Amino acid sequence: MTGQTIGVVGGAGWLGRSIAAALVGSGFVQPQSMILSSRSGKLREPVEALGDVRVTDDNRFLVAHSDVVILSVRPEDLASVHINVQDKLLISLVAGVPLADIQLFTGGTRVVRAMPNAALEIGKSYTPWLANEQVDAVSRSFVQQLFATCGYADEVADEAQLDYLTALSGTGPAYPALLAQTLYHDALAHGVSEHVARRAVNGVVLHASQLINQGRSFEELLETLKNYRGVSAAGIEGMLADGFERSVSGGVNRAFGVAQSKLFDVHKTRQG
Ligand SMILES: NC(=O)C1=CN([C@@H]2O[C@H](COP(=O)(O)OP(=O)(O)OC[C@H]3O[C@@H](n4cnc5c(N)ncnc54)[C@H](OP(=O)(O)O)[C@@H]3O)[C@@H](O)[C@H]2O)C=CC1
Ligand SMILES: O=C(O)[C@@H]1CCC=N1
Repeated sequence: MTGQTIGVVGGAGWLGRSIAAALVGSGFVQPQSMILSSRSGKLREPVEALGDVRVTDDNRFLVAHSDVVILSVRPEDLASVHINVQDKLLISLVAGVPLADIQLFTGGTRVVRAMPNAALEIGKSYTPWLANEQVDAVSRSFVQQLFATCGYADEVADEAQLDYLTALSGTGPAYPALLAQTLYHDALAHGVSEHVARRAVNGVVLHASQLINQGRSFEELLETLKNYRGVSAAGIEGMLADGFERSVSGGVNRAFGVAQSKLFDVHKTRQG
């Protein structure tokens, strides 16, 4: 357990309350050492796992009473966050805002960018993260432990990789949900009932996918299935021939472009 007090600006949101629930629920931090903020000063709905954590509408109060500040508001809401964290450890989850801009905006010296995904809600987020030079080895180890408590995590080499991974893994359920929806529509077009189509798609996307890394990698599974030279092979080869790789890679690269495009202009906003 950490002896640090952790504050989450935007702690009522999807990621903020999920991080808080994972950290409190695992015992990484005591509820009384966790502070969340939202504009209303309330959680939108009660989160049982959070116990009696403090919730405030005052971000400056949160910063004053926290050793570590996690910034978890949408890029377009950053302008409404008025904080000056100075030498406290600041961890930004905000997509599309570089370390240097976060540093300038929050007055922080020790700044980390981390990119979890929505699987945080079930304690299974993959979280790549990156720290600036002022973050020492002890704090880096703390950040790794914090995000390992929310799933699993890796420190990455540079900001370009973090932006790329925002597009690849930060998007979390987006691509599996798209695959599920595409398969569902195809099943409906073949006359399968909605009930059966949904169960069949869930059987593939939620359950069969769990065989990946249960003793076999995705490459091995694909090879094994292709070696039947039957139905699966035809499906896989048909999708590839119709541009599956180009479509997936094109989509991820468009998302990467947005992640790199600076979703918030720090120079238009003054902090104090
Ligand atoms: N969701 C995801 O899968 C991922 C999100 N991210 C990034 O994480 C950040 C948070 O995303 P997410 O949790 O999904 O967004 P949400 O909209 O669910 O949560 C953001 C929260 O910020 C609060 N908020 C807004 N302005 C302020 C303010 N001035 N002070 C205090 N709280 C404020 C809002 O609370 P209220 O309205 O009650 O004030 C809201 O609950 C975003 O920057 C996003 O880019 C990164 C990776 C994955
Ligand atoms: O879509 C978004 O902008 C945020 C960042 C990654 C996931 N959700």
